Amino acid sequence: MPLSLNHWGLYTDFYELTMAQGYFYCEKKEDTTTFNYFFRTNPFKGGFTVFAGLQDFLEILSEYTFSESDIQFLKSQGFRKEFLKYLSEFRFSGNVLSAREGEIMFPNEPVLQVEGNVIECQLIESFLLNILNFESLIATKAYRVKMVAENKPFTDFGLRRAQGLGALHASRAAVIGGASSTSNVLAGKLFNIPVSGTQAHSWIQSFEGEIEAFRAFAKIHPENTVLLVDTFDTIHSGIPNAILVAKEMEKRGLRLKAVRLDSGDLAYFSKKARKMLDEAGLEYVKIIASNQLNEHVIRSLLKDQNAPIDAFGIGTEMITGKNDAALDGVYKMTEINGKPKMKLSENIEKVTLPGKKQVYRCLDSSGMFYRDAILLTDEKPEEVKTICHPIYPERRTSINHLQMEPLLFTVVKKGQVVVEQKSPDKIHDYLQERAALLPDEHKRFISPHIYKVGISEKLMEVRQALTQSIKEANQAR
Ligand SMILES: Nc1ncnc2c1ncn2[C@@H]1O[C@H](COP(=O)(O)OP(=O)(O)OP(=O)(O)O)[C@@H](O)[C@H]1O
Ligand SMILES: O=P(O)(O)OC[C@H]1O[C@H](OP(=O)(O)OP(=O)(O)O)[C@H](O)[C@@H]1O
Ligand SMILES: O=C(O)c1cccnc1
Repeated sequence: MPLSLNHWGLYTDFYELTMAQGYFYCEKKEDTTTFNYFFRTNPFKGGFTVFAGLQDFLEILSEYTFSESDIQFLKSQGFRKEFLKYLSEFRFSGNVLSAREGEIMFPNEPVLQVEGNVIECQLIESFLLNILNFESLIATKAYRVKMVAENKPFTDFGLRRAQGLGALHASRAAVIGGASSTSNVLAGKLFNIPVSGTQAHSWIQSFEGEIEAFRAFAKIHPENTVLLVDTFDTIHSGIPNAILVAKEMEKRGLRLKAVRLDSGDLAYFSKKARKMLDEAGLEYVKIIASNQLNEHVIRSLLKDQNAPIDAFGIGTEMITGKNDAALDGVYKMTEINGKPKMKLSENIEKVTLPGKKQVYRCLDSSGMFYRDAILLTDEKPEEVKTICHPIYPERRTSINHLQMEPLLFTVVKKGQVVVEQKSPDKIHDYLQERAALLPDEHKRFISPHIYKVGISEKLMEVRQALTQSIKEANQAR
């Protein structure tokens, strides 16, 4: 974990603690409850979201305890003695069901379900949202790049532009989404991801001339020489000097690996560079491009402009999830002491789904993702013939005879994590497998087709009955 904290108890919002203290003194601390994590909108106006961050969430959950100094801090904030004693012995002891990390998910379906006593379920809300919303946002962004990069590798260059220490989790999420490596060395060590890098303009500037800078780099890093060719004049100096150094390397039995373009029209310069390198017999030298890249520019470069670029370095736009500052994931109570609970809203789209639930992915006859169905946990999927639109119940769709796979699995049982850790590149492999089953119409960038997520009739009935009883119970008296 990035910060060397052994106790993560204070990594929460103050109101979680004031509510926890309230539950404690209202004799509610033994109440059992269920919460669901879900998001309402796919980021980047896209048609899907990549779920990421589970492993980091589980790691913090395991260390979600309060040190003596945490307790002292809370004492200074006015928390009471018996409650502080409770916190000093606190450890999450509930269950968590979750979609697999790297799964393709859609708005309004439970991605994760937490079951436990009301205090523990409440306290973990803030960091759960913090980790899952952020990593899912960045993994989704990175996967959008992956979809257009045509199997060309791309490296995360984002540390310098990321939102502070968030860079660490963002680099991990970028690799889950498809980045082949990161320039962020600490992220590489912490999360077991490949690190790589080239050189900055300062290296070139620090020498008398560009050729001396190139020669010196090639001498010190002969196995991994990438030369940044745009410091002075790409066509008249950078590429010719790189060719000279490549020829000198050949005489020593070595090979220049690549040149990097970091400014100007990347299609124009990559074509020119390719031609010059090829004419010099250096077909093997690759071209790397960087400079404010994103999925749209990369698609245009490769698809519309046939730019002969072999690899990309991507910083700002990927690591910050530009143009979306956050994924809008929320965490809502759905049951307490076996009774379904929900939140009403003026905005019908924000009315939540009560009860303990399971999400099933329904596959079409060719095994592609077709619909997702949200059922109450005690329903048998093979007995559910139709699902309805969560807001407009009259809109129904048949799921009869479709193959259905559950998406939520137990990842924490009675406080113990029961799933194995996986490296981010293995999680990416799973994402690739799943994304291959998502029809293309949901993957396009412009007006993607909306993937249908429906709820069972029984869940709809529970929700309608509950809506009625909440309205009656809360009428002004
Ligand atoms: N062929 C291209 N097609 C589409 N977008 C491109 C192409 N080439 C470069 N870009 C993008 O255009 C922008 C160019 O940025 P800008 O106008 O600041 O030029 P620059 O080369 O970075 O200038 P500077 O000399 O200050 O570094 C970048 O976001 C880059 O990714
Ligand atoms: O453009 P981004 O997608 O955010 O990628 C990161 C940028 O950071 C570096 O430039 P910077 O000017 O910071 O340093 P330099 O001197 O190495 O070019 C690098 O050359 C990229 O252009
Ligand atoms: O290795 C690189 O070329 C690099 C790393 C970080 C940012 N820009 C470039």
